[in-house]
Parts: sequence; C-alpha cells; structure tokens
Amino acid sequence: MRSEFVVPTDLDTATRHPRAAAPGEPVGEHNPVCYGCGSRAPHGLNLRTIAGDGLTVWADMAVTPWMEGGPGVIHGGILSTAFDEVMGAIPKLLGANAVTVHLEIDYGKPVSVGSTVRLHAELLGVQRRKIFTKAVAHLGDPNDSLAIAHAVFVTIKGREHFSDYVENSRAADEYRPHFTP
Ligand SMILES: CCCCCCCCCCCC(=O)SCCNC(=O)CCNC(=O)[C@H](O)C(C)(C)COP(=O)(O)OP(=O)(O)OC[C@H]1O[C@@H](n2cnc3c(N)ncnc32)[C@H](O)[C@@H]1OP(=O)(O)O
Repeated sequence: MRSEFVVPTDLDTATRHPRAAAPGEPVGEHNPVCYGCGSRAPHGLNLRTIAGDGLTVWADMAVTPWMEGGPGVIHGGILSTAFDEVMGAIPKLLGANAVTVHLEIDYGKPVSVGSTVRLHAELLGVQRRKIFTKAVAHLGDPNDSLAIAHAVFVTIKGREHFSDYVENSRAADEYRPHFTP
C-alpha cells in the first residue's frame, strides 16, 4: 500500500518505561471521558488498546452502523480517530504524556460496516520531544493493509498544557485536585 510519509533518518531509539503495561495488558485510558478510549464516553469509540511486544500496541474495533461514511463502509474520520488513539498509546509505553501534532492517513481499501478492524501501532523513533509512530489497519493479515497512518506526538507537561481547559471537562471534578496549584 502506498504512503509518502517521510520518516526522518536520524531518529533515536527509546526504551519501554519500567512501569508501562506489560505485553498483553491494556495500556489504559488516558482520560475516562476521552472520545477515543474513555470507558465513560457513551458516544465514543471505547477503544481498548493492548500493549504488544517491544514498543507496539494494538486494538480491535468493531465497525458498527453508526460509523458509516460511504454506503456500507466506514467514515474516514472515524478510522483516523481510531488511528490517533491507538498511536497515542505509544508515548504511554515510554512513560510520557504527549499530544498529536501531526496525523497522516493513507486509505487503501474500503472498510466494510460489520467487519472488525485490527489497528497495530509501533514506535518509529524519537527526536527531542517528538515521538514518531506508524500504524496499520487490517482484517487479520498485517501485510494486507486497509490503511496506514503516521503520527508525530510531542511530549507535554500535563498540568501546564491542560490547566486552562480542565474546567470544560466532563471529568473536571476528578481532574481539579490534580490541576490546582
Ligand atoms: C493528564 C493527561 C495527559 C495525557 C493526555 C494525552 C491525550 C491524548 C489524546 C489523543 C491524541 C490527541 O487527540 S491530542 C489532541 C490534538 N493535539 C493538540 O491539541 C496539540 C496542539 N498543539 C500544541 O498544543 C502545541 O503544538 C504543543 C504543546 C504540542 C507543542 O508546542 P511547543 O511546546 O511550543 O513546542 P514546539 O517547539 O512548537 O514543538 C516541539 C517540537 O515539535 C515539532 N512540531 C510541532 N508541530 C509539528 C508538526 N505539526 N509536525 C511535525 N513536528 C512538529 C517542532 O518543530 C519541535 O521540534 P524540534 O524543534 O524539536 O525539532
């Protein structure tokens, strides 16, 4: 499948954080009301991302009728959100808080409503605060991809980054104690 994302040739390697989820364990939601992974996001994707070997993660997503874009197939924006979410679990394996600054998707084949898509993400490398990731969506054979994604995340200090916005959160009561100086 074609992708023209240019991976920098001078990335550094990184190591798994000692307290990161072990292979086979859920990476865990980063916010209980997150649209992508939150267990208390009734209109969200409720993705459960699992740590893989090395610096990889995966998640399965059932493509339900409300995800439809073209007739009988998934909306590209839903798949894009799922990719963002799953690749966004890679910084957690590094023990880092990070947000997406760049997200790029190559769509290779339609994804049928009723199918279950596996999203598999890996770390490509790091460069200062930047974390480069790649992910593939497939139906069981990673070499037969439906779509490929690349994303760049940048590490942040959670409290500084979100303090101006946390009162807008549906979980503000839970966050407030952690964000009040
Ligand atoms: C409590 C729960 C916590 C954890 C919460 C985790 C939530 C995850 C949610 C799922 C993922 C999302 O949807 S996240 C939501 C969508 N994303 C966002 O809202 C992010 C909005 N962007 C920002 O706020 C800002 O850009 C920051 C803070 C990320 C970075 O700003 P900054 O701190 O001033 O840093 P800056 O110097 O500009 O950039 C740092 C490095 O990144 C590079 N860089 C910047 N933008 C880009 C870009 N588009 N593409 C490539 N590279 C880029 C710069 O060149 C630089 O590289 P160099 O000079 O080192 O070479």
